[in-house]
Amino acid sequence: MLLKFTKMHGLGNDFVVVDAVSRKVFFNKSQIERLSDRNWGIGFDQLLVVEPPSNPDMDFRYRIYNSDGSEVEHCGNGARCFAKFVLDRELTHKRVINVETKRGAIQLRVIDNGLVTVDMGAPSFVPADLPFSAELNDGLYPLMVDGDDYLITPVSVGNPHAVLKVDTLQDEQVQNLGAKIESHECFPSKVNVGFMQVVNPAEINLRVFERGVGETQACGTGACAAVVAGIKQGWLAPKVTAHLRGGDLHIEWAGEGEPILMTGPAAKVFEGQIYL
Ligand SMILES: N[C@@H](CCC[C@H](N)C(=O)O)C(=O)O
Repeated sequence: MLLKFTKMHGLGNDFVVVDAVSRKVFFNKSQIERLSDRNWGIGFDQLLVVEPPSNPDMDFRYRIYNSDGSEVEHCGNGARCFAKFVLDRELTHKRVINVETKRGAIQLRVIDNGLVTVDMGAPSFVPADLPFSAELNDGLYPLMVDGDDYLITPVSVGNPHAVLKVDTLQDEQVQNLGAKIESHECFPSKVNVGFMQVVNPAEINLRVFERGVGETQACGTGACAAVVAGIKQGWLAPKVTAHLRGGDLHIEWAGEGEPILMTGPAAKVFEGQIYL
């Protein structure tokens, strides 16, 4: 089958986006792994599949697959690219789009300057929601890796994140410690790992080792998780700019029970077709 796709990115976190509204398309794990390969396939961090909604109150459903073929609940940068995709292809003319995801319903608002604001829903700090094997407490959790204890904040923003506050951001730590925490036995569904350097209460530098992918140029849900973790710990203000390797995201959170709002860009790179 000849598959038509659009290559997109949100701050360098890159996607292949497929229209499964106009024509049904299904992928298996090995097809996704092959397509995501940067030498043997197209290359992407996540595959986004745009489908008709199953609920009449929603405009679309979209499914998200990591490059290792695993299906995930949520993707912040992907949500913004999804909004640009459905508008560019005239699958909708709405500027406020309601979308079903594995995480539940999310709302996307396309603003005049081309940026997209995503209502990401409310975060949870309850370990069982990630899941993370630990007793609930109100603060930081110790996690032992290779005999050393690291303090993490576990956060679910629909998908699971472990946030570590660090003094400096180092390649070796992001890649090696990131990979060990991603597959740590205390996270039975694995976890995305954020390394956050607080610059001041309104700014962070962030690198994310993503579950099922490795380090990416940017992670939208990772930025949301880091900011809400920082607000909960009292390090950050309610509006924060997250500086990622690929650029900046603006995150707002008014506190417990409130939704996180994430604003940032979405870009199309090219269109193509490939045999599945
Ligand atoms: N890049 C994404 C997150 C994609 C999913 C993640 N790797 C997971 O496994 O949960 C983003 O921008 O949020």
